Amino acid sequence: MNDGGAKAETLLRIAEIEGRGRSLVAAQPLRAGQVILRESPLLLYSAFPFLSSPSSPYCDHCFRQLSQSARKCQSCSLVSFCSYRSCSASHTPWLCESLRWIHQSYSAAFSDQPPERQVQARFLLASYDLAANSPSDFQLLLSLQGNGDPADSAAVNFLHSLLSAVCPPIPVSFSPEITAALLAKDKVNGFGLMEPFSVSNEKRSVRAYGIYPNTSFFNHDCLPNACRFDYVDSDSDGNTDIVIRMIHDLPEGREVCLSYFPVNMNYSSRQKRLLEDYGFKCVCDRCKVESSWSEGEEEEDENEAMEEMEDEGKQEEMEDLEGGEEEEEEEESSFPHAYFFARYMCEKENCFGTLAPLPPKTHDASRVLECNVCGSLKEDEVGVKQ
Ligand SMILES: C[S@@+](CC[C@H](N)C(=O)[O-])C[C@H]1O[C@@H](n2cnc3c(N)ncnc32)[C@H](O)[C@@H]1O
Repeated sequence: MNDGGAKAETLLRIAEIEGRGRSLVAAQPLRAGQVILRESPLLLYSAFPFLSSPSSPYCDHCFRQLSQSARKCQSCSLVSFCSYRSCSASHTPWLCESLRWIHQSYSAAFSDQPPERQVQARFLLASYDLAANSPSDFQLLLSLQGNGDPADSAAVNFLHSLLSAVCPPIPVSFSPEITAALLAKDKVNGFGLMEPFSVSNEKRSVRAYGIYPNTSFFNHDCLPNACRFDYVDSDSDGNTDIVIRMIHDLPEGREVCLSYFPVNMNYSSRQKRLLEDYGFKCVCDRCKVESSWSEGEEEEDENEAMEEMEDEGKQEEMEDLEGGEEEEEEEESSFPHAYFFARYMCEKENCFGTLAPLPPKTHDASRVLECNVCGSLKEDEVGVKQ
């Protein structure tokens, strides 16, 4: 992936912003389509419950689809790996032994727990395995945002007593508080690597979750200026890396934000999700406008505004998005962010992805936009109209 030769450290700096915590800010003007960060996971674990059937169709290391020649671990029987790559090397004896113990002696304990509990157990095992193999990376994981939530105490108690009973011993000082803190880090910082997109599959599931510590410093905005891409099914190395690309130009000093979920979600769903999963109330420009809308109005205004914007291609809206007209007084508008939807939302049925230009090869931004969900490419017609 072309990143224009610039390193993330020169493009972004960490700033403490009141009410938002650590934030990533443009350390120089950033350009539409520019790759501002590429990162490998600190840890990665399957999103599939390990005791249910059918088992995960993905390799438990690289998370590409398994072929018929895939191999299940003969010892724990709970993970499978590509046979033609060296993926099984990541399956450490400690992890294997712990999974084998759970499989043989504790399967019944999960029967009255939600399937999600098994996925949380996978995360905790992967975290403790990290602690044993790379203590500094484990400390990095513990330094991420997220504190234990009393609402999760049932999960914490169950998982802590299960893992305490698992043999061999946990390779790190181990307490219910650490278990609670780890689960909270995962909730706030975990990125999902999704199953491949298909038009018929509106509810695409997650195939794996990963912790990417640098990417975790991006705060949320309901109208993001950057978005993440991943290429899990690619054949090249680093297929589980996350790539962050700018959606549009951004001046130096402005905060770079991602959306933590698909941009098409309505105001009340976004607020609920942000409060429950991330512990904050969003007061971004889009939320300020939409907070006064009634529920029916949300859908109607959105569609109408999108059509209007597609017809007119308003230049000022873009300048506002990119911070070009900072001093100008905001116009009264029912949907000031319609430009974003017209230009950067994928139109493919059931996709709901966000579009960003391909990395620029020359001084000018690419006219080709790529969708971060379905991967389709489209000519930037709205931009061309200006
Ligand atoms: C993935 S972390 C982002 C980095 C985080 N600010 C830090 O200090 O490490 C997500 C957390 O950042 C904070 N956050 C993210 N976006 C925010 C926003 N728009 N407004 C307020 N807080 C936000 C919330 O505490 C959220 O749980």
